[in-house]
Amino acid sequence: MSVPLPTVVIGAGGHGKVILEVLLEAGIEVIAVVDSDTGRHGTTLLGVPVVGGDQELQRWRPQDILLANGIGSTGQRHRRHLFERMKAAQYRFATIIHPSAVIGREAMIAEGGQVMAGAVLQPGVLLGRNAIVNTGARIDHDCVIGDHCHVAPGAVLCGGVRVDLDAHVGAGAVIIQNMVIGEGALVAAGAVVVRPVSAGGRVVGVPAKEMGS
Ligand SMILES: CC(=O)SCCNC(=O)CCNC(=O)[C@H](O)C(C)(C)COP(=O)(O)OP(=O)(O)OC[C@H]1O[C@@H](n2cnc3c(N)ncnc32)[C@H](O)[C@@H]1OP(=O)(O)O
Repeated sequence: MSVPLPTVVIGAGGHGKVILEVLLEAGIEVIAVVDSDTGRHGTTLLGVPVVGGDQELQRWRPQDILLANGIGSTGQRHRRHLFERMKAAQYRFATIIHPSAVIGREAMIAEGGQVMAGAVLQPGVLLGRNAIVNTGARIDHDCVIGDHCHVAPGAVLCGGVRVDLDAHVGAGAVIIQNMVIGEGALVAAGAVVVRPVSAGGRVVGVPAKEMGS
């Protein structure tokens, strides 16, 4: 993990809490949490103050802090929109890796990539900007995971899988080697993918089939 600056977490919900846990576990200085829910303002999250909404980020110049995206996703775009809005305002995002994660040689994690506790990225894996590899997910050699994708807890990607922009791989899903999961596609929790999934597709079951088919 390379987080040389004080960090502010955006989002005080479930994903924000897990991201904060990773940062604290890695010994990173987290100075504040912001959240649009006014009911959370003035509270704390794992001991860190929730200081207000996004507008509170104006307290810090973009060059003085890093952001951590605490918005989760299961196919919605809020998380991506937040990332793009803050990048347009010149902020930078921390790349976040839990100390228990295993990162193989020549694996690369782009800005804002998040790798949770117990996850494994084998050699040659590329993880895109603002993408999540969630708790205990296993990504085998040479997989390429696009920007803003979410590989949910416990999913298994065999070697050489490509997951395109904005796609979601559900909790506990298994994707066999060399499959392509198209842009914006959704693989349901527990699905076993043995055929490529087209862009925007939603597949479910064992073996995975298009929902409603
Ligand atoms: C830390 C975290 O929590 S990260 C979050 C990780 N979570 C995930 O990855 C969840 C991914 N989401 C899913 O798997 C969802 O169930 C979805 C997106 C596939 C479907 O959600 P919805 O569109 O709301 O569908 P809905 O719940 O109405 O179900 C529609 C039908 O599909 C079935 N179905 C839904 N999900 C699944 C699934 N994962 N496997 C098998 N069948 C399913 C339902 O039983 C239902 O069947 P029925 O019509 O015969 O009653």
